Amino acid sequence: MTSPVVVLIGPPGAGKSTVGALLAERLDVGYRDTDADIVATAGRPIAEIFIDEGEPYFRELERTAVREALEGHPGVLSLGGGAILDDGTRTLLTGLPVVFLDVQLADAVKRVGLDAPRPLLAVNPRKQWRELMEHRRPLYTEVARAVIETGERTPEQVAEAILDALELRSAAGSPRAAHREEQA
Ligand SMILES: Nc1ncnc2c1ncn2[C@@H]1O[C@H](COP(=O)(O)OP(=O)(O)OP(=O)(O)O)[C@@H](O)[C@H]1O
Ligand SMILES: O=C(O)C1=C[C@@H](O)[C@@H](O)[C@H](O)C1
Ligand SMILES: [Mg+2]
Repeated sequence: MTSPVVVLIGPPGAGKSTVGALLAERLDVGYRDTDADIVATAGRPIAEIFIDEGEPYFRELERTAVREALEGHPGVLSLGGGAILDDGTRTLLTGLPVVFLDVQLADAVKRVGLDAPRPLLAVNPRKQWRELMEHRRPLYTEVARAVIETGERTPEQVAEAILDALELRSAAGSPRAAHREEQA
């Protein structure tokens, strides 16, 4: 049983998927996303689960998905934007290499437009995003081993900053070599 080499958290638009895929490539490991796991297991879109069963039920499914991914995925793992709201999920993250990708509202709007079908941002997305982040920022920070501000960085630069913050480089500067040494 090997837990992920990096766990990415952060709000929608922080770059979890983009940076996660880049990092996985740099480290020569797999990439996984618990939102995708939930959709695959439930066989329905997340928005539908939110509407039909409500957020508390979704957070339970998410806790299970996070537990399973932490137990069975040695690569890079991204969590859903609100996963850290659940006490049990936060407990599961204790001691792991969790990285909070931080982003300010203006950049999040530029990146995702905030017009995608996001259940928690359905009405007045800018105001909701701001309020949501006021509530969540302390929780993201609480579980994070490293916080990376993404606003002024390209996805490649964010990936590099993560490798540095988690010391995933060998003396030769190769993240793959450092990761292999750690696994040995
Ligand atoms: N550092 C960055 N600079 C500029 N654009 C970025 C950066 N990171 C991601 N993006 C762009 O922002 C958009 C959203 O990124 P991405 O889907 O990776 O975010 P996410 O955190 O996975 O969001 P979600 O919670 O919706 O899954 C994409 O179009 C991506 O190319
Ligand atoms: O920020 C959130 O609460 C969410 C983010 C997405 O990743 C999904 O997990 C879902 O839409 C909820
Ligand atoms: Mg994503």
